[in-house]
Amino acid sequence: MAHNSKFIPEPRTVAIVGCPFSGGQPKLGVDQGPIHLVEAGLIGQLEELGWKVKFDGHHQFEEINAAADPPIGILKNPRLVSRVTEAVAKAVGAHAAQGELPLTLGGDHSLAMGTISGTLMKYSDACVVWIDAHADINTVETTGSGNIHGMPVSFLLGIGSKVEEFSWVKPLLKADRLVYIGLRDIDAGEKKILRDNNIKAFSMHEVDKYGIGKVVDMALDHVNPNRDRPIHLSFDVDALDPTVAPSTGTPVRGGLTFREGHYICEAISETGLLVALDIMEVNPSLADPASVQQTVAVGCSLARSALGETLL
Ligand SMILES: NC(=[NH2+])NCCC[C@H](N)C(=O)O
Ligand SMILES: [Mn+2]
Ligand SMILES: [Mn+2]
Repeated sequence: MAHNSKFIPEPRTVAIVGCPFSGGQPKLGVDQGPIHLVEAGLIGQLEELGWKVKFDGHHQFEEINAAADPPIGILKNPRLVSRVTEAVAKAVGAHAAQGELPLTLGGDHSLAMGTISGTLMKYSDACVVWIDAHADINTVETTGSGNIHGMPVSFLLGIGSKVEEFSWVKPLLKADRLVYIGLRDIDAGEKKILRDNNIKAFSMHEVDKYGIGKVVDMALDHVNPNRDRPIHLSFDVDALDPTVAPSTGTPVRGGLTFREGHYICEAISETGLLVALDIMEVNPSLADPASVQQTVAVGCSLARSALGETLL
């Protein structure tokens, strides 16, 4: 393996947390993302890189019963999303506690409420690098869609009015420990939240202006100036241009190239500080079979780059 890992002890173990879950948004099929990623050979690919891979099947969220789950305000499936993400927080937290690196496969991005909560249980000083076309920082007050995959960051930061159902989410993430790369579709209410909370974000405008190398340096300088804090990387594949990752629920043109996306993962791997990784929003039921295969392959290769695959 190419890089030293400062927080993950030998033998370096990655724990796959497969999350077939779509309740944070309305499009069916995103729950099949993790199954496709594993079937594409992800586990063997990570073993090839020298990781010990733990995977004992995808989580079975069907056991989580939220049959009566009427909207709270306009939030859709609130009880289901709350219970599933709480279970994910426990699973990710338990892997992290054992010194393993949890790789969570989505599923929609509401899951990050769980994954980041889990990371912060073990590493209270962790920072979050969020790669996305969207900021996913709507609050109860600002969400227009009621889709909770557009809201997890506000819950983690503790901004917006509280929803009793989500009281398990502790606002442990500080605004200066969060940085975005790839943004290009931000709701008006979200823009105000980013400004009011001084949240650092590198949109596609900054990627164009400075180039991805400089953007990643600046992003890490902001959240991790001494390069000593654990990093949680949450990667929504819709950060990539739709020509690169077409099979996703909310594609937005003008996104990261294949190389820009992989460069981010490679640069974070080089720091040796990665402690958790999310690959989110792969939806194999959207687009034609070739596009699905392409998107799933990109999801796997992003994970490999973040876990140490190098070009040379
Ligand atoms: N994880 C995602 N793909 N999020 C898309 C969010 C879109 C929009 N901002 C919303 O709140 O509904
Ligand atoms: Mn997105
Ligand atoms: Mn997202």
